[in-house]
Amino acid sequence: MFMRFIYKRLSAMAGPRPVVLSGPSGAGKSTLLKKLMKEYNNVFGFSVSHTTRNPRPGEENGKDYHYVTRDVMKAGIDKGEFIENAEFSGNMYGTSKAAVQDVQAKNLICILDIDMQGVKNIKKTDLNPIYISIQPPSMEVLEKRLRDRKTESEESLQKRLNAAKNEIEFSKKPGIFDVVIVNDNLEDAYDQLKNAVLEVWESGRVKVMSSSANR
Ligand SMILES: Nc1nc2c(ncn2[C@@H]2O[C@H](COP(=O)(O)OP(=O)(O)O)[C@@H](O)[C@H]2O)c(=O)[nH]1
Ligand SMILES: Nc1ncnc2c1ncn2[C@@H]1O[C@H](COP(=O)(O)OP(=O)(O)O)[C@@H](O)[C@H]1O
Repeated sequence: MFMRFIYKRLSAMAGPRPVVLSGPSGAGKSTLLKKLMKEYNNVFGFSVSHTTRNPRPGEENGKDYHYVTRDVMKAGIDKGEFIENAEFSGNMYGTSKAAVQDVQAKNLICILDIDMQGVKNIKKTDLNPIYISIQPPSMEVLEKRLRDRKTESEESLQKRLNAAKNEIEFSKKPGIFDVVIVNDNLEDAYDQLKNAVLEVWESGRVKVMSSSANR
């Protein structure tokens, strides 16, 4: 327990903490993330997850996800290559150790987009990120956005809406998320996200400066 605490302190001092974004499918995580990565591409890096779902039009293998078969994904999990993995809406998703290491090796702040099972599992690791929840203004708005996105079959849409109810409840539990952002107006939500993550960046920079000043 004590060693774990020390390790967490040391990893926190080594640089800014990673950022976890979570929330219902359709809440706007990818939209917000893409805006952030465009504006701050030299600061943040996206942890590219593995998934067994099919790519959507416009998605790129290795950029949005690593698209793999169930057999390949299971083999990777068995070999201990994943920090966490989960089943969501009939598909497997997971964060590989390499996905996070690739970002950290470039000295970028690693951003993970994961579901609530991922949040629960990451909390058991030493990654020590800040946790940000992106929430829709209402279930009605969420359903409309998911339908208008036109990426899901009716079956997949219903699965996502069902999962969304749990994701919304989960975000209300005390002590899970550091920041909860309701994505009603996109620009307002983006400002809130920027404030939260830039604070992480600033805290990392201040730590580096003060540690060299103490030398
Ligand atoms: N646990 C976990 N969840 C993930 C991972 N990658 C994506 N997800 C989550 O899987 C869910 C479905 O993602 P996706 O199929 O891209 O659909 P979308 O969220 O509707 O765009 C979302 O809640 C994501 O946050 C991962 O590596 N691990
Ligand atoms: N604030 C917003 N107002 C209106 N539409 C939005 C807003 N944020 C996101 N959207 C749209 O809602 C849909 C779902 O957003 P997306 O980023 O794909 O969600 P997620 O990654 O959480 O599944 C997309 O079509 C996106 O363009």
